[in-house]
Parts: sequence; C-alpha cells; structure tokens
Amino acid sequence: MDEITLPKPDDWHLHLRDGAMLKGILPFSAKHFARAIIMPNLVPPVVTATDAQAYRDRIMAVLPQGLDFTPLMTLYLTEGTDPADVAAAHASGLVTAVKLYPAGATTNSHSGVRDLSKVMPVLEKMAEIGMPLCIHGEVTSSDVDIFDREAVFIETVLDPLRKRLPDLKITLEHVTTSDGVDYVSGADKNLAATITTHHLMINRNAILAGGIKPHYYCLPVAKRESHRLALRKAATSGDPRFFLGTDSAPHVDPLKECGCGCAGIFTAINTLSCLAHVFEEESALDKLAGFASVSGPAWYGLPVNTDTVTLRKRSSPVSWPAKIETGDGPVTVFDPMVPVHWEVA
Ligand SMILES: NC(=O)N[C@@H](CC(=O)O)C(=O)O
Ligand SMILES: [Zn+2]
Ligand SMILES: [Zn+2]
Repeated sequence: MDEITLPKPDDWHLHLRDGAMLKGILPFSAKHFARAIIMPNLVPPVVTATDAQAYRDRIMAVLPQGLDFTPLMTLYLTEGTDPADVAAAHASGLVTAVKLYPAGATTNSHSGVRDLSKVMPVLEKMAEIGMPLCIHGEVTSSDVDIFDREAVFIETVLDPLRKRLPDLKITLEHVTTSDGVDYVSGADKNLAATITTHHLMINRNAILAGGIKPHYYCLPVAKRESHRLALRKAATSGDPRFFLGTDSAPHVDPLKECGCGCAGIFTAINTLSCLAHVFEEESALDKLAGFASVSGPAWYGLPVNTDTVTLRKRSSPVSWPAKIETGDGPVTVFDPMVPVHWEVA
C-alpha cells in the first residue's frame, strides 16, 4: 500500500504555548489536525474557566485564515480549584477535561497537586458529571528512579484513585512503559491512554548514547526498547483505549541546549508521516485511522471528523526543516533518525 486516506486526525495532547511561540507553531498542528486537547501548563497556568476562555480567544486570534481547527480546552488542577467553576466550564462546552500534574513532575508543574486529598471534591464532581481527568502519571519523589516513576505512579496513585472513584473517567497521558500498557489493558472501565509519536520511534538510547541529545529529552523520559515495543503493540492493536496524543511540546533551542535543558519534543510538523512509517513497519496501516482519528473522539464523546487526510509513500525520503523560526526563537523539529517516506498529500 502506498497511499492511505484517514478521517482527519485529532491530537489528544498538545502544547500550543502562548504569545509569539503560539503564533509560530499553531499552523503546523492546524494543518494536519482538526481538533486538539490543549494543555494548560502556561505560566501562569490555565486554572479557571475565565483563563480558559481567554486562552481559547488568544489561540483563535492567531489561527491563520483558511485553517479549520478547534482547540479543546483543559483546566490545570490546583489545590485551590473550585468544583463549581469546573462543572460550569464543562457544562457550557468551554472546557473538555481537567489536567492533573503532580507538583514538580514536568514543565511548569509547580502549581500542580501535592496532596490528592485536597482535590477530591473536584474529582468527585467530575465523576458525577462525566468529565474526564487527564493525568501526567509520574511520581516526583527524588528517591524514585526517573525510569520507574510511571510504574510507581500507577501502583501508588492511579490504582488507589480509581478504586476510590471508579466512576471518574481518566486519560493516562503519554504512557511510556509496558507497565502502563498492561495496566490500561487490564482495566475494566473508565481508563484510556494517549501515546506520543516519539515514544513509538525512540528509546532512551536516542537521548544518551553517543553523546547527550537534549532534543530527544521529554517527560516521561523515553524508556528501554522493550517498553517502546509494548507501546507499538498497543498503538497498532486496534484497542480503542490507546490513541494519539502527540505531546508536541516546543521549547526554544537555548532552553534545551544548556546545562539544565527543558523537557519536550516538537513533533507537530512530522507526526503523521512518522506514524504512517511506524504503522507500516508493524504491518498495521489499517489500524492507523483507529489510533489517530477514531478512538480519541469515541473516548471524548465527539464525532469523527468528516474531512480526510491522505498520506502518500514516496520513493525518496521526506525531509523537514531542522528548525522552525518563531518570534521567541528557533525550535528544533523532531528528527526520527530513520528515513521516513510518507508525506501528507
Ligand atoms: N512532555 C514534556 O516533556 N514536556 C511538556 C510537559 C508534559 O507534557 O509533561 C511541556 O510542557 O514541555
Ligand atoms: Zn506530561
Ligand atoms: Zn505534554
């Protein structure tokens, strides 16, 4: 097969940032995706319905004419979040989900949750109204090895939370381990996971072997090869609980190429090409529509997009700019490290 047409994909985990960066990167997502779940980890974060409305307006204000793109807004859960504000934002259609960042787990997560018992009233309200909770699933304690933080989170935080609130609908974001895949596969209800493009393509060698490569550093950090293979199996299985969230997370190069580089990989430009490459390698191109276009809307209770996107396999590899320029500075584009022949037609 050298051509495949899909319902237009959606991105169920995306960082659009703000200001000049937002303006610089939005066109790349808006070209290939109809909708995206917009992460709220700005500085300051998107905490209230008022914040979400203002951020949504800023996104729409810089959306280039002719591109049809719907940002699905999220609220950043804090220990001061008001359950009534969350419920009203959901009822009005403004906000799709709430995002839980354990404080300190990732980029701009310092206002996140330290003590889960403090946000129980919000979570109870969400369970009652059927509003999904998106979770960055890593523990933060310094005595847990960074490669184990997802597995430990599942065991010590996620599983107890699901037992306490079985009606709460949870998206475990950017799952990176076989532990995560197994846990989601074994759940009876109300649990799904997003998988990023880069975690299907790279393992931790990309970051650490042959010199330290900050543009492959993200959180949760890429794990060993056996985990990547488990993610590939889940993504290409046709199980609707695993679907695409790119976690495209741009940072300007000076903030990545330094003594304490930021976590995040910018994949918005080449995600669809890379996914076609992965699914072809797994002899599963027939499962790509499910992963990128169908299972996400089903989970979030939205219709599948009626527009389509065609991917075409070329005889020569596709290339992308190594960097894009934004008003905030250059952003390095994800290099999949293998020749990719699929282009968006
Ligand atoms: N994934 C990342 O490495 N970084 C994200 C935050 C996140 O999704 O955890 C970012 O905002 O830069
Ligand atoms: Zn995250
Ligand atoms: Zn993210």
